Amino acid sequence: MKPLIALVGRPNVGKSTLFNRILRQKSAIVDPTPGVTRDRHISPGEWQGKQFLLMDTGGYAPENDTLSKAMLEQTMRAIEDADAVIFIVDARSGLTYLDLDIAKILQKTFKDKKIFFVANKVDNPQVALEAQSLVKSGFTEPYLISARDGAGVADMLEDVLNSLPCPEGEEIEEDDSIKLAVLGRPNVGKSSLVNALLGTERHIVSDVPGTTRDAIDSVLKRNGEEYVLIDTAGLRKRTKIDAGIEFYSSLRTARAIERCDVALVLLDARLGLESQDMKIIHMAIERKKGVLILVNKWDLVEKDSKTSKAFTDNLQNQLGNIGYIPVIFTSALTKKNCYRAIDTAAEIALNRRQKISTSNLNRFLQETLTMRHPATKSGKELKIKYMTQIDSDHPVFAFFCNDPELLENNFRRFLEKRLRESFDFAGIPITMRFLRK
Ligand SMILES: Nc1nc2c(ncn2[C@@H]2O[C@H](COP(=O)(O)OP(=O)(O)OP(=O)(O)O)[C@@H](O)[C@H]2O)c(=O)[nH]1
Ligand SMILES: Nc1nc2c(ncn2[C@@H]2O[C@H](COP(=O)(O)OP(=O)(O)OP(=O)(O)O)[C@@H](O)[C@H]2O)c(=O)[nH]1
Repeated sequence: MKPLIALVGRPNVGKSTLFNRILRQKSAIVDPTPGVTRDRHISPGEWQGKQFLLMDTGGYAPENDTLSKAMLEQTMRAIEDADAVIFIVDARSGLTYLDLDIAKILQKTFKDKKIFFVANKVDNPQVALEAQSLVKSGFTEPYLISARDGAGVADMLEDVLNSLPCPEGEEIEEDDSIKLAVLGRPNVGKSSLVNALLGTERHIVSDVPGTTRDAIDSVLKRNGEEYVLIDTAGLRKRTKIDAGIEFYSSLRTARAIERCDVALVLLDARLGLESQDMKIIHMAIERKKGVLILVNKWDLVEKDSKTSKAFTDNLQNQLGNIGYIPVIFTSALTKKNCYRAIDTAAEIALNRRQKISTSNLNRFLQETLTMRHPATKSGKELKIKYMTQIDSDHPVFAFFCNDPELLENNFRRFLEKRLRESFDFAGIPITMRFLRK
């Protein structure tokens, strides 16, 4: 389980800049899928082999120089859920009332949290000198960093990570059972689905030891296979929050996605695909997880023989370039298709781990290149010489070519489409790298 580190501080101290600086490490390795919106709040990061989740809490403007309610709520929640907090102030402007408000919360309410006090924008020795006065805030001496230039960030981060139990390298879960995350908005039927599959006797395996209790795992045995259901339902700590709800559940969703092989994203059949659903789906795709859409409460929809086809077509339209996600119509109430959903998810999980031989891939490549030539760019033509699959828990393909700069998006999409036609990657994001050879 990756620990969660929250960046906390008033607006404009440089949280987002630090967020990006820390995660840049990683984005050099993972290539961004074009057209996919990034989830700003929580992202997985890696530093010297240690893995963690980083959360940015920015974006709320203060009212009258005090913390607005929404911001306070969000900051509190972030701190509550985090395993460590990086509390950032701006060394150039000195401490403000807002900083002191946050400091007070940290000292009073979260005495036992690991808190790292950081003065940002220390771009030169002069500011460093001035920053000494920040010690007055009652915290220990601040780490002096420049998020913009990177100075001091590595040392600070190293201390933070050393204080936390971080999984190293590829995250290895204890067992190799298939992990399915049950995701969706409140009330869509997540616990009903898990109950339908497990009966009333839920076998709760773990409470996710160590950190925040944000999901419950249970084991489903089926056809000799063990599935771990990561259930994100019904664990909201408080009922009367509105500003915080989406944020909080998105944190839980992010954590569950991190740990799963396949994300089961439940939609309410009466509502269709809404922006929050789309956000969950994109989070899973960005993390290169398998995705299966379950249109739940299908029993409540008046239908004829054409309804499900029309519904699927419409969904795939909305999904656009991720229209490769399979759709199953379920009712957690009548149990219709619930086991089929598991079987399809299992198939996705297996296909996600499939290894295609280099000879098969190159046969595929030759065939594909005879079907369509890459467009030429300023007189030069992209030449793809060969391809291979890179060892990973999800499909990553490397294409070796004369000049990766010549690759056009159209051709990239064509290659992906052909890969999907030739091999079984339903519900699975494909990563393609184009390397110079
Ligand atoms: N000189 C200097 N400027 C910095 C540094 N880090 C951030 N900034 C600048 O400070 C401003 C605010 O930075 P952000 O990263 O957006 O701050 P934030 O805390 O995320 O702000 P909110 O999103 O409003 O909460 C930007 O103009 C940054 O370029 C730094 O190390 N040195
Ligand atoms: N008709 C019908 N009702 C359903 C179905 N699935 C769930 N429900 C009902 O929808 C309501 C919410 O179901 P839950 O399983 O609690 O939803 P949840 O997603 O776990 O909700 P949270 O705990 O808020 O995240 C309950 O009243 C269920 O009985 C379904 O397939 N058909």
